[in-house]
This record gives sequence, C-alpha cells and structure tokens, in this order.
Amino acid sequence: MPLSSSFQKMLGKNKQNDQAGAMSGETTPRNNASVIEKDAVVAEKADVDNSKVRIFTVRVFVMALIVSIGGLIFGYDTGQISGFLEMDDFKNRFGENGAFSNVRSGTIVGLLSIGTLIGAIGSAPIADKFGRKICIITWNIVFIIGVIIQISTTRHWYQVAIGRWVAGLGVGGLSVLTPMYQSETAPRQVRGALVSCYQLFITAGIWLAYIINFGTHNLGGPQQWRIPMGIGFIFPAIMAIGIFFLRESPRWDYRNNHIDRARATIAKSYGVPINHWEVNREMRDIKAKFDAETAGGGKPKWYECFTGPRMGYRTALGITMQALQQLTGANFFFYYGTTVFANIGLSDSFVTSIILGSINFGMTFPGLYVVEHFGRRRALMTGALWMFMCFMVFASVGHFLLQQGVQIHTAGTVMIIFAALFIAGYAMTWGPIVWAVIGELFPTRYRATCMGLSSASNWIWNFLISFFTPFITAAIDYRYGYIFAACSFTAVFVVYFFLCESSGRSLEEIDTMYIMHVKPWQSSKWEPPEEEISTDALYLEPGGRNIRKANAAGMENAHGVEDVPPPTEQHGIHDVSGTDYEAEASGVRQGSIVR
Ligand SMILES: OC[C@H]1O[C@](O)(CO)[C@@H](O)[C@@H]1O
Repeated sequence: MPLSSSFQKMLGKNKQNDQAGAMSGETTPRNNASVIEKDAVVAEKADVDNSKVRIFTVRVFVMALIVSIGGLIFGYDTGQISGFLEMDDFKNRFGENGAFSNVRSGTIVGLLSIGTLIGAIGSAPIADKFGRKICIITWNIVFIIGVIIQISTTRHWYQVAIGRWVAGLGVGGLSVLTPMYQSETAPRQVRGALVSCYQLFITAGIWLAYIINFGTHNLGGPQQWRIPMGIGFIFPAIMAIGIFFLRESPRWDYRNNHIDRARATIAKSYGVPINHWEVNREMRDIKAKFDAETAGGGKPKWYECFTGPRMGYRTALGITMQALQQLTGANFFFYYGTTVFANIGLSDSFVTSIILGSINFGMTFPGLYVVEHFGRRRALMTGALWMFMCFMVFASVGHFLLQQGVQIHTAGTVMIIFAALFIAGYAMTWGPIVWAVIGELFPTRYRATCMGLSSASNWIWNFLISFFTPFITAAIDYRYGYIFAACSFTAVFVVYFFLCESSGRSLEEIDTMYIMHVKPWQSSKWEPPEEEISTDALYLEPGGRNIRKANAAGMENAHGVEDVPPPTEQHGIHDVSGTDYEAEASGVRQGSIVR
C-alpha cells in the first residue's frame, strides 16, 4: 500500500475513533483534535525520499561530544575530591589541625551525592515543562554556581560542603537530562552507543581529575586544589554554550506542538531531507509512543509505577539493581582510593589513583561491546562473581596481613592488583550495563518516573557509602571489603532469579516477558507469542491495577500503535542499539544504511 494511502487510512480511522470516543465519553487521544492535526502534519509529507541513510553524521558526533559532557562533569567531580583530601593545603585550610575527621570528610564528600539525588528527582518534571535544552543550560549554571561557592572560600570547610551540595544539584539534573536528550535526539541506529557514552564520559572525567590532581598536588599553596577546581568551570561552560547551538529534542517538540520543528530536527540528525522515509518512520514512532502513553485514560499516575502490570516487581528490581551497582563498592576506590593507598604506604598514592582511573576508563570501551554481545545476565553474573572474588582477597590481605603489620610491602602490592582487577570487572559489566538494563526494564508510559526512582536509589547508596566509609573503615578496617563482597555475591542471585535477558530483544518483547511471568533463568530461550502483549498496548483501569486489552475494552484498532502504518517494506532496519544493522526479516532490502 502506498504510504500516502496508509496515512489517509490512518486519518480516517482516527476520525472514526474520535467519534466513538466522544460517544462513549472515554478520554483518549482519539477525541483530541490536536492529535488529528499531528497526523495531518505527518500525512502532508507523503512525497517520500527513498535515499540511503548514513550510519553516522558529523552533527550526531558533535551532539554526542557536547551532551556527554554531562557525564564528564559527574566523573570529574567524583574524581577530584579524593585527591583534595590528601593535599596539604586543602587539609590545613579545611581540616582540623591539618587532618580531616570522619564527619568532616564524609560531609564534604557526601553532600554532592545528596544534591545529585535532589537534582535527579526534580529534573524530569521541569524538563517536561520547559524543554530539555533550557534545562541543560540551567543545570550547568547551577553547577557553576556550586563551584564558585567552593573556590571562593579560603578557610570555611562548610562553604566547600555547601558548594558541593549545589554543584551536586547540577550533576544530578544532568544525570537525567544527558541520557534523556541523547536517546530522544539520536538516530535510532546509534542510540544505544550514544547513551552508553554517558558512562564512558563519567569514567573519562574521573581519569582526567586524577591526572590534573597529580599535576598540581606538589604545588605549594591553594593552587594545589584551586587549579583542578577552576578547570571544573570549563566543562559546563562548553556544554552550556554548545547546547545553545543544538536543537531542542524532537520528542519534546512533538509533545509541545512544534511538529514541523521536530521533523526538521530528525531530518538533520539523520542527515536527510524532511520528506525522507526514515523521518516519516521516526515521526510515526513518536506519534505511536505519544498515543500509547496517553491511551487508557490520560497520563499515568506516579503510583502506577507500583500498581501497574508487573510494575511493583520491576520498580523494585530497578531500585535494587542500581543499589547493587553502588554496593559492589566501586566508589570505595573512586572516592577514597588516594587515602586507601596512602595507608598502604605508597610513596605517591596519586599515581595509583591514575592507574585505577585509567583501567576504569579503558575497560569501559570493551564494556560497550560486552553489553551488546554477551547478554546482560551472563555479563552481570560473571562480573558480580569476579568482583566478589576480588574484594574477598582485598579484604583478607588487608585485614590479616597489612593491618597486622605482616609483609606490608607484598600485602600492599597484592591489594593494588586486586583493586585493579576489581575495577576492570566493574567497568566492563556493572558500570555501564546497569544503566542499559534500567533503560530497558520499564514500559514507555512509566519509563521516566521509574528510571528517576532507580537513579535516586543509585545516588542514595552513593551518598551512604561515601559518607559512612570513613566510620566503617575506622571500626572494622579492611574487613569492610567483606560487606561489598557479600553484596556482589547476592547480586549474582538477584540477576539469576529476577532479571530477564533483554539483549537482542525489542523493548516491547521485554515488557511482554515480564507481564507473562517468563522465568528469568529461561528468558534467553523464550520465544515471543504471535500476538504481542505489552503494557503500552493495554488499556489500564485506574491505578493500573486491572488490564483490559484493547479488544476486551471494546477499542479494537483504537490504539495508536495499531493505526500507525507499518514501515515502508523495502526500508526496514532493526531497531538495534549497537552495531548490528541487519535488515528486517520480512523481505527487506539489505544495506539501506550506508556504513
Ligand atoms: O565508573 C565509576 C563511576 O560510575 C558510577 O557507578 C556511575 O555509574 C559512579 O557512581 C562511579 O563513581
């Protein structure tokens, strides 16, 4: 069927549904005039350009670089503080008699995480109201204000702590906005890789901070910490100015009635004309998602994250996975690494931090490959077992040898080696894969809120670990590592018993697996049913407690997904997030994307 007639049919259907909806008194997008208008805008572009799509455009590359700076800011802030706590000038000014008490160092380190928690939870509704671009600029300015508060003090430790809290608001806001803007704007064939750049830039930021701290820690006076802190202005400035030249997210534009602008942005991202088939396809997807989200009675309520189909289970799983990511103990090294290795007796613990930061950064690259090619479950369980083993050795050697004063040099070397092995395992598995898994676990209508809750769990545990680490190590020394080892061990079982394999599946299939109670340990072999059931294609009763399939609800064909015409047959490509661009099974022409 020619595309134009598909659109005509779609419009006709919408009108019928509109009348049916009005008669039954249902509030669905079918009786919303603006949706009809939006369909019309799509239909207008029926004169389709069939040229090939390039896999990557310069515009997308520049967008990835500018927006991922959100991760760099996060990582840079994480990395610099551990070095500051070891700098003489910083200790003399802000410590007590040249040293930090546990409360003081815990407060300075941990307040950033509290700010990030608030920024992350608060950012989604603000970004929905005012747009992604303006919010990204605002959070960067908030971060800059936080740095100004810190850098302008000469003696007050609490000013540093408050400054870190303010900077944390910016980091937290960007931790939601960065992946959101990237996934909403990127062409689908590179979307997964682009979102993963967020974690890559976090690790790059940590590494950069270690290098800069290393370069300045021997300088006399406040330049030791003021130079690295001042360099922290550069990244938000580049991001805020850079984003100014980027376009608003097409998803946000579409939802806010800037339909033509959304179309133009998508066309630019793909590097094609606005009447291109891929642009039409994206516009249809956006429309379908928008319809799906508003189907079954308007906007979902926040509590449906717990009452919707299998949602309590999934929300709890998302929160647990993010908590476990932190409870692996990675930040024990990233926040306190310099201090830990100074205790081991290393002459220059800054060098060790650089080595660990480099391993973290370097091993995240293979991590991006692992996430796509080995399956989430296998990678996460292997990673957790590996980290369990590393912390068992680290804790045992630390407690039974180093702490008792036995073979200090050998003990220190073994501990550094196992810390490095731990970080390599973390960077390849739990670092990036948890973010990927959280993005796949929830259906569209609940994704933003559930991702927000899960990320909040990451930040809470980030704070608890950063704050309590000095107290816990003071009380139980390196036996602290056994706690992290136990959490990694538990993580193996959590993944085995609760997490379905999502690798290679469409988001809708993943949703179906959870709704159908597929056993996670059998999920990699699961075959999807002919008729797919997904939360987005269901009409939910208030509170999401009861499900009516569209036909059970007497709304056959009323759902947005069903009335969107299928992709033009000869141009389909899998909606994959990695590097595997196979043509779709149903008679699809190969190679419609130029490599
Ligand atoms: O790479 C290590 C960094 O990654 C995170 O776990 C975020 O995914 C941070 O909490 C940590 O500092």
